[in-house]
Amino acid sequence: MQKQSPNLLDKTVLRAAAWLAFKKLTPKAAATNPVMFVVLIGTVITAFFTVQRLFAGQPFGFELTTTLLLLFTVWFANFAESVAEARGRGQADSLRSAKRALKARRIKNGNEENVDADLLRKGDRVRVVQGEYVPADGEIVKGVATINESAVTGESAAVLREAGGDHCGVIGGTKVLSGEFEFEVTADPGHSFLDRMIGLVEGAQRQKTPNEMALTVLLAALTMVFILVVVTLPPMAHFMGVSLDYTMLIALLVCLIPTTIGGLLPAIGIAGMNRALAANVVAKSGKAVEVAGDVDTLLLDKTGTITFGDRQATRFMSAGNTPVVDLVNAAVLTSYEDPTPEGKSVLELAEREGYRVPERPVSADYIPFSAETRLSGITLADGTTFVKGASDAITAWADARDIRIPDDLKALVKEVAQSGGTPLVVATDAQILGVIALTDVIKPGVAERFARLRALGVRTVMVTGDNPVTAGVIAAEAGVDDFVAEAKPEDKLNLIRAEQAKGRLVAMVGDGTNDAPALAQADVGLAMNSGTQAAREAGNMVDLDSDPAKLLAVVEVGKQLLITRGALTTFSLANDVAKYFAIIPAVFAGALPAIAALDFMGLHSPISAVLAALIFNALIIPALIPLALRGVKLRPMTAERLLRNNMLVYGLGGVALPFVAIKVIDVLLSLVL
Ligand SMILES: Nc1ncnc2c1ncn2[C@@H]1O[C@H](COP(=O)(O)OP(=O)(O)OP(=O)(O)O)[C@@H](O)[C@H]1O
Ligand SMILES: [K+]
Ligand SMILES: [Mg+2]
Repeated sequence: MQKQSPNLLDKTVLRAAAWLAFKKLTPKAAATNPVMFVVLIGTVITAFFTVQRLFAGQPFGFELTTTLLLLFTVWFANFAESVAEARGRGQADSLRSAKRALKARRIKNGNEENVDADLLRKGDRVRVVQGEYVPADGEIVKGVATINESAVTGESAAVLREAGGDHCGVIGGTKVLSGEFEFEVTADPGHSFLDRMIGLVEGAQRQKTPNEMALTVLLAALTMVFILVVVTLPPMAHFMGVSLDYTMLIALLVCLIPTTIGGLLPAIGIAGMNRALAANVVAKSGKAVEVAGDVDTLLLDKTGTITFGDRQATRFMSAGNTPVVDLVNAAVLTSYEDPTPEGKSVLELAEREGYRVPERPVSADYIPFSAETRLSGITLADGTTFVKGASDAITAWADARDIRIPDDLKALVKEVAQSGGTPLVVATDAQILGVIALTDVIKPGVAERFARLRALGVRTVMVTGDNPVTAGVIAAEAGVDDFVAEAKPEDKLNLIRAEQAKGRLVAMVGDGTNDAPALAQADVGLAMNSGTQAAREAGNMVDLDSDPAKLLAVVEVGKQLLITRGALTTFSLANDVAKYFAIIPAVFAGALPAIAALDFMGLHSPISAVLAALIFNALIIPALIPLALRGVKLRPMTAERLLRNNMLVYGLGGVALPFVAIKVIDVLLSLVL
C-alpha cells in the first residue's frame, strides 16, 4: 500500500523548487558541495573578466555566456536537490494536517483533567474513549481499542491495540474507532513520530550518510586533481608558444570536474528517504536506508512475518487412551487467561465443537505465555497444574516431573508439523493428554520476494520458536535459504552476532520488548509501529503499517539507492573523460597543427567547442533529475553482474553521449556564431 507521492513534474513542486534553487545560490549553501563550490568560484572569476572587458571596451560575449552557463550549472544542481526536497514537503503537508489541536484527558492522582495535548509529557497517563483522537504517542497500559491510523499511515483498515502485549503502541493524531483505554505518554511534544516524520521529509534532519561523505571526499579529490591539471596547462602552452585564455581554462575545468554526480548526489539521497517514506517506513537516519541496501542476511521470524501469524486451533488430538474431553478441558483451562491469538482460538474451537467445558476458575494462578518458556498454563486452587506449549518445552517440563510420555505423542506432533501446522502439547502434572493443532497460512507472494532477494545476493534465514519439522515445512514452502527452530529470543541475538562476526550485515524485524536487544544489535532493525516502545527505540527504522514483510521492501529501497548512486557516478565520471578528449584537441588545434590530427570531431571553433561542452555539462544535470529521483530500475541479479551491467550501460553510454551531444550543440552554435 504505497502512498501517492506527488507527480515528478508537478507544476507547483517545480515552481517551489526553482525558487528554492535560487535561494541556495550562496557561498554558504555551496560550501557543503565542494564540486559546486568550485563552479561558483569560477562563476565569480568569469563575471569579473566580463566586467573588466566591458570597461576596457573589448568584446565580452564569450565571457558573459560562460558566466551565465556556470551560474546555470550551480542553479541546476540546487534545483535537483530542491525538487527532491519539495516532493518530500508535499508529503509533509499531508502529515501536518494530521497534527491538529488535540485535547487530552490526563489522569492525575486518580482524577481526570482536560488539558491541551501540548501539555502532555513523557510518563503522563491519559484516558481516551471511542470517537476521540489519541493525543500523543504512547503505550496502552489498560484496555483495548480499534484505531484508524490512516492519518499517519494512509491505511484506512482498523487496527487492534491492547495492553500487555506486543501490540500496545499508539500514535498521536490517530482516531479511536471503538473501545477505550488508558495509555502512558512516551514522547514529549515536538518529538512524536509525526514530528519526526515531518522533519525527515522536509530534510531538516538530513545529514550526509557515511557513504555519501566518502563519495563527496572522492569527488573533492578528483576536483583537486583537475584543478592541478588545468593550472599546469598555461606554463605548458607558454612553452609551446601558445597563450591560453583564462575564461576558457575555467570553462575547461568545469567540464572536467564531476559536476553531474556532484549536483545530483544530494537529490539521490533524499529520494531514497522519500521512497522509504512512501512505503510507510520511517528511517531514523539516511544511513539506515543505505545500510539496508548492503545487507547480506535477513533474519525473519516465521509467525506473523512469513505466515499471517493469526494461528488458529483447528483440532484436538488426544494421546494414548485419554478421552478427548479431558484434553479439551485442560486446553480450555490453560487458555482462559491467555490473550494470545492461539489461546483465544482454543476457547473458540472448544465452543465451536460443542464441548461442555469447565467454568472459568474463580481463583487460580495463571502462567502467562512467554517466548522464553514457550508454554502457558494455570495452577488451580487445589494445586493441580495444566500447561500447553511447544512439544520440546512440554516434554522437558514432563521429564522434570517424571511424567511418562505417551508412545503415540511423537506421531501426533509429527502429523501436525508435517502439514506446516504448530502442535501444542497439553499436559497436567500427572500425565500428557494430547495435542492441539494450530494452523497458520503463508502470506501470498513471500516465496517470490525471497527468490528476488536471493537473486540480489541476500540470504534469508527464518528463526522460529516452533519445532524443527514445522519450521522445515514452512521454510521449504516459503523458500527461505536456511532456518533455525526452537529458538528463544536470545538465540536471535546470538545468531546476529555470529553472522556479523563473519563480516556480514544483518537485518531483522521485531516488535516485542524481548526483540529489542536483537533489533539494536542488527545493522538494520525494523520495528513494528504497533510494537512496544522498547522495540521502537531499539530499531533504526519503524514500519507504520506494522507489516513485518516490509523488511523486504526496505532492502529493495536501499539497494535501489546504492545502485542509482553507483550508476550516476559511473555515468558522470565517464562523461568527464569523454569531454576531455572532445574539447582539448579543439582548444589546441588552431595553435598546434600536430594536435589537429586528434581533432576528429571537427568542431566549429575552440570557442564553440568549449561552449558546446559547457552547455552539455549544464543540461545533463536537469536531464538526469528524473532518473535520480525515481531511481535506477532494480533488476534481480547478483552484485557482480549488476556492477558489470552498470559499467556497460552507464560507463559506455557516459563516454559516448558527450561526443554526440557536443557535436550537435556545436553545429547549432555555428549557425548562431
Ligand atoms: N499461547 C501459547 N501458549 C502456549 N504455547 C504457545 C503459545 N503460543 C505459542 N506457543 C508455543 O511456543 C512456541 C514459540 O512461540 P513464539 O511466539 O515465541 O514463536 P513462534 O511464533 O513459533 O515463532 P516466531 O519466532 O517465528 O514468531 C510456538 O511455536 C508454540 O509451540
Ligand atoms: K563536469
Ligand atoms: Mg512469534
